[in-house]
Amino acid sequence: ACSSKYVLSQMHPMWQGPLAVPGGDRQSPIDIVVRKSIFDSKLKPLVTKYDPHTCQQIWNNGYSFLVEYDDTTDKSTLQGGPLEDKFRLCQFHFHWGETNAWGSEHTVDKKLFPAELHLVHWNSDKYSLFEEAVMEDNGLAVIGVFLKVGKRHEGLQKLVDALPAIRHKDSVVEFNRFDPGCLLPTNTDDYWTYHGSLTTPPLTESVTWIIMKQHIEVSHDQLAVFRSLLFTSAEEDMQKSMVNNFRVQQPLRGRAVRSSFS
Ligand SMILES: COc1ccc(N2C[C@H](O)c3cc(S(N)(=O)=O)sc3S2(=O)=O)cc1
Ligand SMILES: [Zn+2]
Repeated sequence: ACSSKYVLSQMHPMWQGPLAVPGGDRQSPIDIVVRKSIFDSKLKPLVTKYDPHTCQQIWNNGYSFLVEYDDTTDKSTLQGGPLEDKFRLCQFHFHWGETNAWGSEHTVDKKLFPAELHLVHWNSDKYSLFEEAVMEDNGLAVIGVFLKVGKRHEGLQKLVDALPAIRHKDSVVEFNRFDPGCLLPTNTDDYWTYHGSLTTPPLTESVTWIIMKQHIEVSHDQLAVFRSLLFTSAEEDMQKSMVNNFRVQQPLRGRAVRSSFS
């Protein structure tokens, strides 16, 4: 699966800083300036095929909570959109704030959202393992979906109900039959796409970002449960609430942001 403890253990609040990767000219996240995005008529609709039975576990990695999928076969895949190849779903996770005023990593014309969902996929046409793909510039594809506070999201509730069992860092529980497709907006044809990086260490510049124009809605109470998670493990005496787990925005460095809609 795609979350080796080695990499995650490198993570700590210090990485929040403007940790620029030496020679990094395609870092993420960024602000999407709508009027500067370029409509590309060659961009196709996204094709997602997610099998809920490939869902394996949910765990707190001390940075976010990850829902991990069995990525040993092409059962849950993403293709189309800006992608030339087929990509395998390995995990999804979220970023959120301590209040509803902020929390997303990407912004649209500087507009902040209270949270952002990332569905992480790796290029299984070109590579045989996630660990290989994550080092290559066409290795990963991450779908970003903005969350807004509003009506309760029925599909999300099953996930919210599992969070108290993984309050502390490194806690894991079995989690089956969850269809991540229920977290996508109804319209997945309208998106922005650009070449960037992981927003957490190792910050590798291997991500084709696909940011949905349409957001999803979750309730205030559902988001409050995200904030009940802890960055710290059960052994540590200082318990720190898991909030504001987003990276500071990075320079565009002349990159084009394309849109699939005009
Ligand atoms: C080198 O080994 C590894 C490299 C990366 C990872 N990952 C965990 C990261 O937290 C992380 C952060 C992602 S984000 N916010 O969508 O840019 S995607 C992602 S990950 O699942 O690829 C695991 C092992
Ligand atoms: Zn993320």
